[in-house]
Amino acid sequence: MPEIILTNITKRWGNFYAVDNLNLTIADNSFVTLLGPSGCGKTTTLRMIAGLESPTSGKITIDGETVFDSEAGINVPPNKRKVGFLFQNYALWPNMTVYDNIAFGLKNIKEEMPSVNFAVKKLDDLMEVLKKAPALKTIFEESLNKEGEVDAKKATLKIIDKFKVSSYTAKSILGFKLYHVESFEENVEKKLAELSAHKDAEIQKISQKGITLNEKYEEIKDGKVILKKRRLHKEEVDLRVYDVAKIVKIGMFMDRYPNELSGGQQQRVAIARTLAPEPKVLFMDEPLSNLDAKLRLEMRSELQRLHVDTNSTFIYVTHDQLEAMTLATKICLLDNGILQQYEEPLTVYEKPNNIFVADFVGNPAINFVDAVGKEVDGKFQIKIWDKYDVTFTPNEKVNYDKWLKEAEAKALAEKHEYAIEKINKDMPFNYVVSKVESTELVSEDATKHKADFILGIRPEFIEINKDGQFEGEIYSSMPTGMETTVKIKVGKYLVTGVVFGNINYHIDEKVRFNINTDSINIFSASNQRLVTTGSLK
Ligand SMILES: Nc1ncnc2c1ncn2[C@@H]1O[C@H](COP(=O)(O)OP(=O)(O)OP(=O)(O)O)[C@@H](O)[C@H]1O
Repeated sequence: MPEIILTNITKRWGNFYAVDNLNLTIADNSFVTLLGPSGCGKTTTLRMIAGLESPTSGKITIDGETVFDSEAGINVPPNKRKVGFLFQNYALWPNMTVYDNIAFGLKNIKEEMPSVNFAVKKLDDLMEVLKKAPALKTIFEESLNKEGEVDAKKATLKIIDKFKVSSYTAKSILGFKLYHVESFEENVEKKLAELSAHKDAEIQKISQKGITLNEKYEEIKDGKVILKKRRLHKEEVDLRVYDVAKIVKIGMFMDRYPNELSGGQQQRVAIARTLAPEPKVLFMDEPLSNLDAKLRLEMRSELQRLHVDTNSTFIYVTHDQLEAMTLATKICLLDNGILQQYEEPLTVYEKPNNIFVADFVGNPAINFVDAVGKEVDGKFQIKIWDKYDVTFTPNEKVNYDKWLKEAEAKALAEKHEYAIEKINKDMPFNYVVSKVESTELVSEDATKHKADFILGIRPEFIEINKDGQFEGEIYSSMPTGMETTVKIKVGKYLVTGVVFGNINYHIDEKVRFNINTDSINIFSASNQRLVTTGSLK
């Protein structure tokens, strides 16, 4: 199964760099989300891997095969990259039933495959079902309608499901009209004998041509499986259609047209259609954005299950950080065409590379607190909120001067010459320190900050406690049922906390609080990068 490697991928339109020197290895079987604000280059990245967009420079390999190389002049078209797509506008064909929508792509596949004897396979499938007569009888009994007759549609689905046969085989079984209860077993025996004779005749026919069959019904001549360039047989298409329909639970809707389905059901059909040709890599560009919140949540968990069930590699574009956090095995966070962090969701959350990442993931957003001071013997002696002198103790001892020099050297090494002068210059991310007087939280130019450091404190670490170290007043309190989001005013600053449970604080109520964690981030104000994590006392 495929690993995808992007090496120095750049996409530029004129002197605008949509994706800037991206290096990324997407492991086989992973679920990678491309995350970032609007216009950061997520879709462009996805389209380049899929082959829908050509990079300006760089190299892409999928499963060891180079599919794009600007220097070697290689550019494999999308239909040869064995990838599937699921886009935001998943337009189903309105004039086709659900079944035909899913089957459509499969019917178009034409490649060299083993020649399979479907006549014998079908006879064997039929006999396999009939040999399990009691189970079949139960299905008939369960499918009786009010008039006491077998509901053909219901029974067909149950037969497909129970015996893993195609709808053609299931319909043939129904066509045998075996279900007169008093003579059921007798009918089955008679039919079995008939089918067995039929099979013998078929085998006889092919053996005259020197052909035998293996256990997959592939035709063998002179000791070799016969290979033919052919389309998929309707039996193969059918089995696959029902297989994927089962995964997304739409087996009951096969005969309906898209306009007879709800939005969520349509979306599931679109997913089934994408999955049907068994793509090694599945690309999804905001596929859930058309759904309501509840369905979105439901489909998210379906997608997660699909990922495990199908063993494919999923690459998923979203600007919804929660979606990215919950689904991904790894998040690729981009800003302004530049990779900010590529790590597991929890690492991105707990150890954000820089303040942009810290701000982008997490809801409510992380609190940024300006801190003035210096590092003394591995600890940071700082003043926060203009009044508290505190000590930030890193989890691992840090020499800040050394760290700064190394960070500078690294930045210098990463800096590269541009082929064409770049218009989208890398602006420092403007972080917001929440303050009371600004009704609108305006961002301040980071370069003007007097702070030496910026602390990043997640709202869940604010612990309201009468013996707390810090003092403030409740600015706002918003209970949501499961948790309460509070804003606490500390001097002119605002701190957001999330408290578990349904607690309603009074506005202007005086409270004390602690920051009880060793997961506080300390960023350097000069380069906005994460120095380390630690605790505050
Ligand atoms: N054909 C084009 N010509 C010029 N610029 C383009 C072209 N296509 C995309 N861009 C620009 O490249 C940047 C990246 O676009 P892209 O679609 O990858 O962003 P995105 O991260 O997917 O955004 P969104 O979340 O809004 O869909 C954007 O600034 C966009 O305007």
